[in-house]
Amino acid sequence: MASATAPTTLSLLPTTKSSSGQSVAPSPSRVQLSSFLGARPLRRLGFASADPLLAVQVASKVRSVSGRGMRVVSMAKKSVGDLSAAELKGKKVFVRADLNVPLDDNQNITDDTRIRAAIPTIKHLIQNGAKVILSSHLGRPKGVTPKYSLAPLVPRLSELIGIEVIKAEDSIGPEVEKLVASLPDGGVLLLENVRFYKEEEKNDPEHAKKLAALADLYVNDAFGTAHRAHASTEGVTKYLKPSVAGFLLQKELDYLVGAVSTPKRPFAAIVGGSKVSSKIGVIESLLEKVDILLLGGGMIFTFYKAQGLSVGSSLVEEDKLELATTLIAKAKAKGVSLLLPSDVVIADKFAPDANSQIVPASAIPDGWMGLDIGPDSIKTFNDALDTTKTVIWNGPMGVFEFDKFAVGTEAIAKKLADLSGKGVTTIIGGGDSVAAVEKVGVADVMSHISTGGGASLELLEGKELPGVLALDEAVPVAV
Ligand SMILES: Nc1ncnc2c1ncn2[C@@H]1O[C@H](COP(=O)(O)OP(=O)(O)OP(=O)(O)O)[C@@H](O)[C@H]1O
Ligand SMILES: O=C(O)[C@H](O)COP(=O)(O)O
Repeated sequence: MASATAPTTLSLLPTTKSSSGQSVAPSPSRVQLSSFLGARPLRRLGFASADPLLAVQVASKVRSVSGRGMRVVSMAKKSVGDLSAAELKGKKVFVRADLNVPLDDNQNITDDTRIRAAIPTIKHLIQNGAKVILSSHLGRPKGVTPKYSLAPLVPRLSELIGIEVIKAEDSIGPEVEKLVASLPDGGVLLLENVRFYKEEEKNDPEHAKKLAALADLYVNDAFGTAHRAHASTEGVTKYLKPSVAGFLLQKELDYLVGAVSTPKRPFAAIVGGSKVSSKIGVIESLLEKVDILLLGGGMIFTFYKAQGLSVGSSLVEEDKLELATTLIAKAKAKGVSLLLPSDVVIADKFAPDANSQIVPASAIPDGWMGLDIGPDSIKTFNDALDTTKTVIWNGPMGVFEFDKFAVGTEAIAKKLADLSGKGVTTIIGGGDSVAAVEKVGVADVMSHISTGGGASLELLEGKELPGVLALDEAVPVAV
């Protein structure tokens, strides 16, 4: 790649500085702190604080908040860890997991992350003598479709759990009932793809009743599907009590809600991906919480154009120019330091073998498109990230599927790995950024890698997830 003229710094909005020189933002108000969805005690995550209000359970529904110094009643979701051994021993437990893993043409699992993530809950249940009725969807089948059968998952599941998992050919009906009846304590029965019934996605109550009839209690560990109100994620909770959260679901909420709503500061968000339109909700929500916002990916060209720059043939959403201007103004008003890349890697076509060069963001020639952030931007972003204590990342910095344009995304992944090693909380918010982190081989060192794409986006947008809302509330904790 040929480097062009020296990059200029573009649109770096002022940062509020503390006396130590670090960027800071006003602490969120107590009511704000209490207004997010959530689950577990922050103490467990190292969020212990001298301020008891920061150490409360992040509430799924805070019912009573009226001001400084008062008692806050927290209503976290009940967890599988809250159930006693006696409540589990010999019980039939319907576990909804998200085992929607990618399979190749030969039905081999190409990424088993979601299976591995489901194991702690399953093991906990079998170690406590429960009978596990495990269910999931795979893909988006229209009716019974053999290529979406869960059968290819059985060997890996058995290997990871350490016992032979039995596989049912259906998710309801007499054959399943027979298998459930013969399931020993500590056994695992995997139901067939719940989406083979159209009633699943319709959240049909009669269908939910049939699923519920298989078991004594319900555990939802399917974070990746918690944004769907389906029979096995939401409907079933009306007929099975208790209905509690699994360990994975809890951990996702701990990080994507807990760590994001009461972060160690300075707190930065990195948002990339293709379009600003798909990230508006996330950006607006994060602007309420972060000190620093770094933007990359295809969406930056809409921001550039809104600022009067020429963007060549880069991806631009013409109908979002005004929105981009508004978001920049919002960041400024809130004292959030918004950083747009100062230089970009441009290509003469959208292809892995395109000719490329590095240019300042203000100098993209006609006929060329920006496909990655440039070296100067990487340095600026890295310097900003060096000041942080919590970072959340959603969306790649460029077209990382093409090696030539993966440099910016990989540099961010490496930077976050480095920061993680220094005690910074690093959260990867699902989707393509997770793929990028895995490609670089640094997934294991991050504080949290979300198993949910759509679900993590919705949480970050501040939305409530039906699969979480439907669960039993924990015993209120007064602090
Ligand atoms: N400059 C760019 N021009 C065009 N496309 C880009 C650019 N930068 C990144 N992309 C594309 O954006 C896509 C990812 O965007 P998306 O918004 O889907 O991210 P994500 O939120 O991480 O993923 P998911 O939607 O799976 O959760 C990638 O396929 C990448 O190639
Ligand atoms: O892969 C996912 O994001 C989840 O498994 C949810 O799948 P869905 O988008 O088909 O509901």
